[in-house]
Formats: sequence, C-alpha cells, structure tokens
Amino acid sequence: MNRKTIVFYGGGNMASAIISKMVTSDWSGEDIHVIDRNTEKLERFSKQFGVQVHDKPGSWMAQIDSVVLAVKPQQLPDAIASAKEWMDEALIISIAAGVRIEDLRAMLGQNRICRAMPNTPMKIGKGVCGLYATAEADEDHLFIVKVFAACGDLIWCDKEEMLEGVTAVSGSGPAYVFRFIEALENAGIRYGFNEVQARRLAIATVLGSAELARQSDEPPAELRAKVTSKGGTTYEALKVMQERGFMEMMQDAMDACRRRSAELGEAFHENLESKKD
Ligand SMILES: NC(=O)C1=CN([C@@H]2O[C@H](COP(=O)(O)OP(=O)(O)OC[C@H]3O[C@@H](n4cnc5c(N)ncnc54)[C@H](O)[C@@H]3O)[C@@H](O)[C@H]2O)C=CC1
Ligand SMILES: O=C(O)[C@@H]1CCC=N1
Repeated sequence: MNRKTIVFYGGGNMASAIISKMVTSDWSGEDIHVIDRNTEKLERFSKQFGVQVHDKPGSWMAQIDSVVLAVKPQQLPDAIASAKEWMDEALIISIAAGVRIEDLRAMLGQNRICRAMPNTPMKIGKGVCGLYATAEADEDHLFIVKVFAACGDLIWCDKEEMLEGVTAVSGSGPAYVFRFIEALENAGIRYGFNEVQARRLAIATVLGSAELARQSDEPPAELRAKVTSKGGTTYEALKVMQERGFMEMMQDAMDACRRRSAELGEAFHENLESKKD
C-alpha cells in the first residue's frame, strides 16, 4: 500500500490509545495528524508520538486520505461542520459511540464511511475493535485494518446494529472487568493482604485466566469445570454466584449498555432532524 495520510479529529483518550500503537507499526508520525483545541494535549502528541498537530481544521487537510472522528458524540456536529469542505474525498472512520451511518452521511454529504467501536486496552495492543463499513468503503478495508491492526483484534460486523452489541460486550467491557478486579482486590484486603499484594493477586488471576482461555482449545465453561472440584471450595463460590443470579445480572447489564447505545444514537438522530426544520 502507498503511503497514506490520516487525521484524528479529537486528540483525547481513544485517539491517544490508537495512535500510540500506530506509531509502533508501519505508520510514520509524519503521516498522522491530530486536531484538538487543547494545545497542551497537542504538545503531548507531538512530543510523545512525533505526529503533526493542529488546533483547527483547514486547507492543509485537502490531500488527506482519511479522517478519524474521535470527538464525543455531542461534539461531532460542530467538528464535522468545521471540516466538511476538506473531507469530501476522504475515507471517514467514526469511533463515536452510537452515532449511525445515516446521520454521519447526512452531516458529511458523502458515504465512504466506516464505524469502529474500539476499547481502551488498545492502548497496549490488547484491545478489540468492532468494524462496519458502507459499500462505498469496500476498497478501503485494507487501509482500515492498517489503522487498527497494531491495537489488537478486529471483528467485522455483518450489520451496523451489531456495533451496539460490540459496545455492550467489549467497548464498555473493560469497565466490567476492572470492576471485577476491584472486587477480587477488596476481598484480598479483607483477608489480610496489603493493597499491593491484593491487587497482584487480583490482576494475576484475571490475566492468567484470560490468557489460559485464549491459549486453550477448551471453551471457558470447561476450564471453569476444571477448577471446580466436587464438594470443593470453588463450587461453594459459584453456588453463591448462581443463587445471586450472576449470569442474568451480567446479561441485564449488557442489555442496558446496548440499549443506551441505541438511545444515544436515536437522540443524536432526532437532534439532527430537529435542526433541519
Ligand atoms: N473511552 C472509551 O472507552 C471509548 C470511547 N469511544 C468513543 O470515542 C470518542 C472519543 O472518546 P474519548 O477519547 O474518550 O474522548 P475525549 O474527551 O478524551 O477526547 C475528545 C477530544 O476532542 C477534542 N475536541 C472536541 N471537540 C473539538 C473541536 N470542535 N475541535 C477541536 N477539538 C475538539 C477535545 O478537546 C478532546 O481532547 C467518543 O465518541 C466515544 O464515544 C469509543 C470506544 C471506547
Ligand atoms: O461509556 C461510553 O459511552 C463509551 C463508549 C464505549 C466505552 N465508553
């Protein structure tokens, strides 16, 4: 693939996570641009990653191959309006949670669009990102993979709505796992370990189990069964989890997340429609 240029509109947490891995792969900082109104953030991007920084869009964007929309959903209309004239020819990659392609198309006036739902472990190359692109972006799949490849695993969705499911499982998922780590750590402290030891116990357990699950041919349910001796200790813990409805609770939590993602998308859509009148 020829050298291509990319702009991140919004230099926040996610842009930083993605760019930090891009510059360790075959991307040069010279080909990556970041727009943010916060000049301190821009300085950090320039120093840490050697990328090109800008406090606003402008005619310098005219030759750009792709723009990653990495602002918060509510910041998106203003950001797009300010750069629209220079994005006609670019592939647009939006990471904004919930914002639908039909609305991106309406704001951009073009349809070469990919929606992505990344997660924060991308910062260390261990993330997972759901992707969905329009037919107009069919030729861009290789490029899209090149943007995210160093960040972790990539899963293409057959339908756009499946991205709401990606948000529920893996986009917001790191927060559930951190919550679980907090629970393990709190128990460790209650059992007499200091905070550092308790955190080590908790993190090593989650990390080791995830890595074992990744390397094993057996599904997680079998790996669980192997820890659970008949009449033993694990059984007692899992029994409490079952009595308290752990699996149902997790399902309800993810349903709520998915619903919220759809609601945010709908609210965004209605807001956009109301401005048309
Ligand atoms: N944080 C997460 O775990 C995930 C976030 N997302 C999505 O990623 C997007 C970005 O999220 P974060 O990086 O967490 O947000 P953030 O708030 O850290 O970054 C947004 C950046 O955009 C800049 N900005 C906003 N409007 C601007 C404008 N008009 N001109 C110039 N700069 C502007 C802000 O100064 C800020 O630095 C959101 O749409 C979110 O839904 C997606 C997956 C996971
Ligand atoms: O909480 C949020 O809205 C964003 C989207 C996925 C993870 N964080």
